[in-house]
Amino acid sequence: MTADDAGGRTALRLAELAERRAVLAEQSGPERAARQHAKGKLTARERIEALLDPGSFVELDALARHRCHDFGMERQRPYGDGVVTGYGTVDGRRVCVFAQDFTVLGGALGEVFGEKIIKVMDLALRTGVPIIGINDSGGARIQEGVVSLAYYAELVKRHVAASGVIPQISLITGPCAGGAVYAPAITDLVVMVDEISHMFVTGPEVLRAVTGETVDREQLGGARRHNTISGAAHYLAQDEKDAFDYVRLVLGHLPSNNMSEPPAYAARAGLEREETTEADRALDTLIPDRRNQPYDMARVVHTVVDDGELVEVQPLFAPNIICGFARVEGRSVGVVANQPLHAAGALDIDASEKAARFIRLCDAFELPVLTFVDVPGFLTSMAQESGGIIRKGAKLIYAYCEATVPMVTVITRKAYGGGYGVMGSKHLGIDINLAWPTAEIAVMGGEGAVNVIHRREIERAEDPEAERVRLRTTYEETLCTPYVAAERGYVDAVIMPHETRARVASSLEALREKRQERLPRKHGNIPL
Ligand SMILES: CCCC(=O)SCCNC(=O)CCNC(=O)[C@H](O)C(C)(C)COP(=O)(O)OP(=O)(O)OC[C@H]1O[C@@H](n2cnc3c(N)ncnc32)[C@H](O)[C@@H]1OP(=O)(O)O
Repeated sequence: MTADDAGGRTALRLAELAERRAVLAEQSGPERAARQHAKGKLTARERIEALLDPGSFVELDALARHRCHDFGMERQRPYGDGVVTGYGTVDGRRVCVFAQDFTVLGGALGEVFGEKIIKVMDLALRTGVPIIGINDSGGARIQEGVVSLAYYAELVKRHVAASGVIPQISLITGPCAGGAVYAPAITDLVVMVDEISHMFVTGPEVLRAVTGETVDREQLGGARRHNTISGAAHYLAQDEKDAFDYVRLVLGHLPSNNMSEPPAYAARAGLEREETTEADRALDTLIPDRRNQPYDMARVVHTVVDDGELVEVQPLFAPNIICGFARVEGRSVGVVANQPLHAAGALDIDASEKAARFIRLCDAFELPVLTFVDVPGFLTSMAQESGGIIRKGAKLIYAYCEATVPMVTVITRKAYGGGYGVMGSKHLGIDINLAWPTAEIAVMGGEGAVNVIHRREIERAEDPEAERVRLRTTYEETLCTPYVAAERGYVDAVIMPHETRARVASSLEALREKRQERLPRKHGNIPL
């Protein structure tokens, strides 16, 4: 063989790679991309481009192809096998990503497709970076049978192994049906896009055949339903761009893994901690004189956190509790707050589960938990009792008790009964508990209390109504205050509302080096 021969061969080999790359670039074709665009959807590659920093994406396994020879599949072996995987950066921080490509074999998962996702997930886990999965798929690749099913199981096993080690975020940007729904369901956050995302265990046709119920895809498993009713999703994006913006915001609050820290920023320039702003001062008049009059707890949250910015998680689900990421003097925290504007801020099944899962997310990734309390107690109803408020409410208690991150609680108004104990009380292990002078920390409100403890006196009184009012006033003045709890150290300080921002910031600063170890065990047994 001559040197020229060798050179020719090299040139041919380079040309072959260029040709394979050209086939890869063409195979989805403008026609298939147009079909995707017509549905209001981007293609897998467009999605990755839109999500990651420009030019940062490095693709892996672009030339992988399936090995299936059944049902004519040997004549159809597209490069990449219907999923684009690789790594890149978001705001300069490394992430791994996979995007199912509906334009190739319907984005259906077969052996090679599964291998590619597992490989990039393993890379994310080994290198300690978040994994972002973009789901748009017909589900298990029918032609590959049980092998496809096996890879779904392999996938969920990876998601469980990665849970609490690296952030895992799922975007649903098309269909996600059958057992395929459980992979995103295990991840930390699920983002769905209005009118183009669907998740269901069985589709409308199967449902109709089995139960006779007639519903469409949107009603059964649309983005709005999962964001408002089922709680399977954490954010309802208006379009794909909105979904990517949300993912970037959330990632900005999370560390790359459970051993690192989230990005920290300088405290807001031009605002001294001890300075009292107009917004701080407005908190002094926020609590209405009438006990049962609602007010917007979001105003408290926005006043305390940097720039009033809260990235809410599940804003449309269980709105009686607010959960979200924010920063206090440049450092990320998780905020949990009763919202008196909805169901008087009472705890119900959905609110308990929403907050419990969020607190566990914060604890896993070392984000301090900042709780604002105005809770009249657990919601009373037959539906709640038989729906499992005991078991599901217990999740919230468990989450607070289990958490070892810095925790600060502020009671603004009611902290009644079981709600007091559950909502970040001192007794669960919260580090610093603050209360406003308007706090009412008691077993129950005056109206209910006098009916229980003074029923007979009221019945015997000459003027029962006047007696009821007298006894209620005495009860409220004696027990519906923060001072009984303060005397016992159940709250560390009673503060003026306008002092809240400064006290929260100094509390979190004091707790920054908190270290709390638990006794070794395999794992606890949270009431799931
Ligand atoms: C543990 C996991 C278990 C599971 O995943 S069980 C669920 C199995 N999957 C399903 O039952 C869904 C089957 N697919 C569908 O119902 C529909 O394709 C779907 C997802 C609603 C989308 O409908 P359309 O938007 O109208 O698109 P389409 O039907 O024309 O499909 C586009 C191309 O994708 C193909 N495709 C979709 N789902 C597939 C699958 N599971 N296995 C293999 N190929 C699949 C479909 O044949 C079509 O191919 P082509 O473009 O005509 O060559």
